[in-house]
Amino acid sequence: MRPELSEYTPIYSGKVRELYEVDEQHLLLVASDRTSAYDYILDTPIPDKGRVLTAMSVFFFDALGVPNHLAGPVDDPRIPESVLGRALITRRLDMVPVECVARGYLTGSGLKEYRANGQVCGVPLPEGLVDGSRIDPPIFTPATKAAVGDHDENVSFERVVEEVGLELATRLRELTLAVYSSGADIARERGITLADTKFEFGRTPDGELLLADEVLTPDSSRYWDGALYEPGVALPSFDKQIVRDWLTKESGWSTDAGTPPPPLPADVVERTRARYIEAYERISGLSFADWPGGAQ
Ligand SMILES: CCOC(=O)Cn1cc(-c2ncnc(N)c2C#N)cn1
Repeated sequence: MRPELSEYTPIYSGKVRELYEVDEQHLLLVASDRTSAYDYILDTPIPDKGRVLTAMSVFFFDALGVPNHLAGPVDDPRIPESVLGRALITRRLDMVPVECVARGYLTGSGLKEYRANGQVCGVPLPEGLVDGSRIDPPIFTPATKAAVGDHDENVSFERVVEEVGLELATRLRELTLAVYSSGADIARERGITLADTKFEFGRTPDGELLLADEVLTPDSSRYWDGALYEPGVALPSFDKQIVRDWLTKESGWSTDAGTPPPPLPADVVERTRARYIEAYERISGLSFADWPGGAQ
């Protein structure tokens, strides 16, 4: 008999995920079906998004072979039925207060910084780069966690050293770049370009550094269709472009409306759900139909 979710104490609620205390040493990390666009949490959930992104995290945790915070399988008996398939039991860690970002392509806030001063987080880049240019080798572009609703602030490596010391900052950079490159190689072989990603790390009571949070999901990374990639072309998001295009080109809403986006039509929801499943099945080579939970 599985416990009820109400038996666990909520300790953190993010835009699309929650964290609960299971016991002194363990947490329950729950991924919802909520999705965001243009910094709004949309009213319309995407069915199975939480389960697909959990499946992606588990695939990458297994494939990368890096010490991590997972403390049980996706069907661990401590996981309530109501969140089965979209929740994981993790070790409770002392989280490192740094958003560890790796970028293999120049876009988003990195592109904005580059256009202003030719570098990203203090890392100088060659002249003449454009939106979508490859950054090879990838760079470590850390950020400090923003308050809920704000954007993270890009910071330099030196700032991370001030925050956590040189040894840990160096280890974070090494691990972030190595894990991103491994994950990006796996995805690239299967036609998905992981342009960038954000990792979080935490330490165990005896000081071991573990990969935590979610890894290499479309919520923590930019997913592009590898077949469409060409530098200088605004690259559509593999998973979010359907929603973005409907909102800005068909719904009558606009990003400067100052009002929340309207509910999504069923076909936009279903096509977005299918994109998440397609990304998972292409990268993992597994069938999402075999993943636990979902409509019983
Ligand atoms: C709702 C998702 O959580 C976050 O976004 C950031 N966050 C992570 C923790 C955390 N804290 C202790 N141990 C862990 N294993 C974790 C993890 N993962 C807290 N906030």
